[in-house]
Amino acid sequence: MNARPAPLSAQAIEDRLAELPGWSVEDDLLRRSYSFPGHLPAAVMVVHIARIQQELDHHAELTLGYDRLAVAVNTHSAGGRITQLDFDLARRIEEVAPAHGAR
Ligand SMILES: C[C@H](O)[C@H](O)[C@H]1CNC2=NC(N)=NC(=O)C2=N1
Repeated sequence: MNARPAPLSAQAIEDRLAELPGWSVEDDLLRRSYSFPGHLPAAVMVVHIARIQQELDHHAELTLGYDRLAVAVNTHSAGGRITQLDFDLARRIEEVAPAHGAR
């Protein structure tokens, strides 16, 4: 079990966002929306993210549309604030996104 993560300061969030183009923070959620060349690539990306989430033991809300996928995450155990765990997950998602044709 992970130690309880600390919420990041506004400055720490700004610094990390600067290194994650396409990601933003709204309502205490770290978010990005991807578009895909069709539905199956988007759905396969959901499964790939699910595998990463199980590895990290950290889970985002994933909203699948026809050719879009919205990712939104914060840390429940930090009272729904953004922590380093959210940025770790975002980075891992960014690493695999190009292989799925995500933009
Ligand atoms: C027991 C398990 O480690 C916890 O419930 C994990 C699972 N995934 C999680 N995901 C997110 N986003 N926040 C959490 O606090 C969290 N906690």
